[in-house]
Amino acid sequence: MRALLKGLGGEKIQVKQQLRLTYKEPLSEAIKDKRKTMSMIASFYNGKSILITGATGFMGKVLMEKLFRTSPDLKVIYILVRPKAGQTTQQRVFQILNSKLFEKVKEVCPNVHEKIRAVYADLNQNDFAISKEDMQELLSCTNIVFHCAATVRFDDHLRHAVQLNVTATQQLLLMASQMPKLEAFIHISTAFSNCNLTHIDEVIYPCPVEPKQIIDSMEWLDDAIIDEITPKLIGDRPNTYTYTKALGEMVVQQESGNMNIAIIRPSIVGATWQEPFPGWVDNLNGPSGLIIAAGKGFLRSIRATPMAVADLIPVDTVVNLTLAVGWYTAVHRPKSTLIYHCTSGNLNPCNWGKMGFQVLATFEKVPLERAFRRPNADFTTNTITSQYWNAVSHRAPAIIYDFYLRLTGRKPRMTKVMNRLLRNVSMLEYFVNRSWEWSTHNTEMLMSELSPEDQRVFNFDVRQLNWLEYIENYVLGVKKYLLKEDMAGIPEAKQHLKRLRNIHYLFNTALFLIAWRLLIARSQMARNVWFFIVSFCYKFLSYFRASSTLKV
Ligand SMILES: CCCCCCCCCCCCCCCCCCCCCC(=O)SCCNC(=O)CCNC(=O)[C@H](O)C(C)(C)COP(=O)(O)OP(=O)(O)OC[C@H]1O[C@@H](n2cnc3c(N)ncnc32)[C@H](O)[C@@H]1OP(=O)(O)O
Ligand SMILES: NC(=O)C1=CN([C@@H]2O[C@H](COP(=O)(O)OP(=O)(O)OC[C@H]3O[C@@H](n4cnc5c(N)ncnc54)[C@H](OP(=O)(O)O)[C@@H]3O)[C@@H](O)[C@H]2O)C=CC1
Repeated sequence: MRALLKGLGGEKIQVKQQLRLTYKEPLSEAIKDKRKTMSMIASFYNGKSILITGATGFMGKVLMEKLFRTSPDLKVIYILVRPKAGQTTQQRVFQILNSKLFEKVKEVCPNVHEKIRAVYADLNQNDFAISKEDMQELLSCTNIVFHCAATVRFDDHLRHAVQLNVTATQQLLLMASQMPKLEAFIHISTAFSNCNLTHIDEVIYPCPVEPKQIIDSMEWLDDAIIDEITPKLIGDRPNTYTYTKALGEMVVQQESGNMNIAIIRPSIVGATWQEPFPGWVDNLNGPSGLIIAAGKGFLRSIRATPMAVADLIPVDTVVNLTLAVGWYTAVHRPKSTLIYHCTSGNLNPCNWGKMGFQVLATFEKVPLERAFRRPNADFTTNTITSQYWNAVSHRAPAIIYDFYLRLTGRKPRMTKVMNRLLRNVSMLEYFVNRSWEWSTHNTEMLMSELSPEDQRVFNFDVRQLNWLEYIENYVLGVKKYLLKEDMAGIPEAKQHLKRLRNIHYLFNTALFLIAWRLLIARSQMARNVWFFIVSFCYKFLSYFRASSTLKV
């Protein structure tokens, strides 16, 4: 405990500059010619046994899909899966393989079911609760490990976030160190693991308290004490997620031993850009939840800086980089752990204002069904203005709607939904009011190492991304794949928005008249103004009637 508190005192730790030394074999002319026509990366994964954690997650699914599609001759993909929501591990895999995302895979790799091996595992438990036989097979066969599993919740309790993002990473590295055939271990971190800095290099920045001390202390500290020390531990990071991801990186560095390891740091991962088709997304994380909230008219204003960089990165871009890094790490064996930033801001920046505008423009053409109010996107940087809009634009309509529900004998629910939404939005505000700069030397170096064919098949060059097109596809993807809304319902959704507009005008007019009536009853000046307006209108109408009679 003393060591922990000493660490909190913030001894300045020197940031170790990572060496960017790489070992490269000279290439013969024949190999150079071959490189031009075939994908080295795709053929590298053929025949390999690959272990993926977090394969049931957003990124994990896209990673598996791409692997099967581009390297159908791979030997096997082991995935560590736990049963969830009443589904067994096998049922979960079956559901993934039968989803729209995997439609193309089934054409290219018809025996995909045989090549995927779901291993029962819970990363929260000792040895991941993997059976002896399964463990034996994983240790003896695995060639490549992709570690994607994590808790990505911002409000997770520190104990749980440490367990999954730090301890599980440590255990997986220990497992990997016992794999005789291991060629590369790829750890997925986040570009925001050091979001307390504004310029972030492709290096590991140590946290004041050693991960081992944190892991140990989580074993004996009770929840109340953990709650108390959490703000001190996370320091100027906004949540336990970013803090534990930073600790996870330190663990990777410390436990790397002789293994070939690389770390990928994606920024805000969004829907697919191109592959297997544009706009695929299946969870509410990052902007997806807010896009829905805006499209349904629940969220009409947000405390965000319109000019701040929206560092979004499509999930297929992250996956392409991850696979390229896997290949490069295994084949070229860099002498130190390389970190790759997978970000868009420095190469092809888009800002939140532009994003909000395009989201709204898309909802004009393709609205969501049964919206609560018409979509709108006001960005404000001022806390007071933001609170005003929260009261007027969010809470008041929810209260009125609940009143209407009560009147019609139904259970009120909108205020609860709105409070939850506003709480969630407040947790994301940190990320929409700042801009970061990430250096991308290693990522650019890797791009230059790829053959033209690999650059095409495993494209991670975000400079080619057209933001307006991407955001439009993202919004359409949210509607189709996340909300599962039918495009045939668009005319009805537009009709519904027209009705909402009329209700809005009617409501505002009624509100104005009531306010005016109250004012007239209380103020002489208001009465005088009212008398002046009425007499002016009367005179104008009389004049108009008289002049039209004269003309006739
Ligand atoms: C005017 C407006 C205009 C807008 C126009 C639009 C313009 C765009 C502007 C865009 C600005 C974008 C800002 C993005 C910033 C992202 C920065 C990320 C940076 C870091 C990147 C990373 O490296 S980090 C990885 C990403 N990490 C997250 O982004 C986690 C966040 N989030 C949570 O940390 C938890 O979400 C939090 C919040 C605790 C709540 O937690 P919570 O419990 O209150 O609410 P939940 O969302 O969990 O759940 C509520 C109900 O949704 C159900 N549900 C949950 N997930 C589901 C799923 N996948 N599919 C189906 N349903 C799901 C669930 O089952 C609940 O249903 P039920 O109530 O029935 O149980
Ligand atoms: N999404 C984003 O915006 C970003 C993500 N990242 C990183 O990318 C990686 C993948 O993220 P993403 O796919 O979005 O996250 P998801 O939440 O979609 O997926 C998380 C995965 O981890 C698995 N997992 C969680 N807990 C356990 C457990 N106890 N035992 C076994 N498996 C578990 C989940 O399994 P289950 O399905 O059973 O819950 C799921 O497969 C993470 O490391 C994340 O930090 C980095 C930057 C941004």
